[in-house]
Amino acid sequence: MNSRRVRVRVPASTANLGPGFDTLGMALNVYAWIEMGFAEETRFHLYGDQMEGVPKDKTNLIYEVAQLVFEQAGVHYPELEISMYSDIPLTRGLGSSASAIVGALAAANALIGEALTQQQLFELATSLEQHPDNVGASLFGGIVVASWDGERANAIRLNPPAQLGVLVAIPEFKLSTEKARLVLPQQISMKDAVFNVAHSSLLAAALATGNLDMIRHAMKDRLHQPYRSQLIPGMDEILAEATDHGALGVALSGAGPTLLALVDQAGGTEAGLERFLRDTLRRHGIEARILRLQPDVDGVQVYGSGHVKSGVPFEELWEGQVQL
Ligand SMILES: Nc1ncnc2c1ncn2[C@@H]1O[C@H](COP(=O)(O)OP(=O)(O)OP(=O)(O)O)[C@@H](O)[C@H]1O
Ligand SMILES: N[C@@H](CCO)C(=O)O
Repeated sequence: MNSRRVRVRVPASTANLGPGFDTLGMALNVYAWIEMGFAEETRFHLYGDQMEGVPKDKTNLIYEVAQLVFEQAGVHYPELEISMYSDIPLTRGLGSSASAIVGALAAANALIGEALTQQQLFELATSLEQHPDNVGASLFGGIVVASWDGERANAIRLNPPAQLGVLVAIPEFKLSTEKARLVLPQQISMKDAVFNVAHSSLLAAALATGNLDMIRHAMKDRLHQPYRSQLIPGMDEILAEATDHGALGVALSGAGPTLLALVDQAGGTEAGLERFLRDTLRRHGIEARILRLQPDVDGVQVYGSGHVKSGVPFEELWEGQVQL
């Protein structure tokens, strides 16, 4: 039997950066790791708190996505051994499903000698996730400006401005994308459409040129945040006031419930902003974990195709972790 085995590291992501609904994404330095190899019988090894409730049979997203890659490449490998450890919280708006999809695509493609191109992987990932911003960010890293017309996915990757930092407030409750999409209207006014086109373009230009002062004016949305705020107590207050507490801009991360603030790392505002985010959510009865993050610039990384590259401490990742 073919004993090939690969390992990938894939970043979390934030989608809908402000007005860029289904369009602007950014990779974040929180990661999931997947190891995949051919096997005689399919087996899963899932480690860590974030994998709780994830299936350990052939209905697992990672397995299903790998099979799609093999199908598209015209090869047949129905049995796989898959290990996964993740620090990306599930169903919180930090792109856990996109990272699972991108990690599985990259691992399966590496196992079969990179049969599919990056563009093919991006389109496959987008068709599965149905929007390109999370998957584009996890695949390419950095900031991604992306579009999807149901057939072709396009993306341009931007290097994040060097001083750009990120604070996320991750509420203790889960909110699935499915549920958060149900509160969105079927139609919007021309006025709101123009508002978002203008602000999204402005934000992309501000990020591309490193104009941090423009972010507070650009990071405004009328397509999804006003409708989703009913699902997240304290969100309206945070969106209205975070810039008074040192944020460059603030938004709902993906479909929520995580709230994301952009910061200038040279500005020394993070401690005050962290307090503001925690206290505001607490006043609304929500406990939240606050993380100080940075954009990831690497995107998905593949380690060891054919043989396992030394120096990547995969075993250490799940050593001491409870296997679910
Ligand atoms: N490693 C994984 N293996 C299998 N399924 C996963 C894995 N990671 C995520 N999922 C699936 O994705 C679901 C979460 O997707 P969902 O789109 O609701 O939230 P999210 O991706 O964390 O946030 P957002 O898309 O708003 O950024 C989980 O409930 C689970 O079904
Ligand atoms: N753009 C998506 C991101 C979540 O997957 C949404 O907001 O519904």
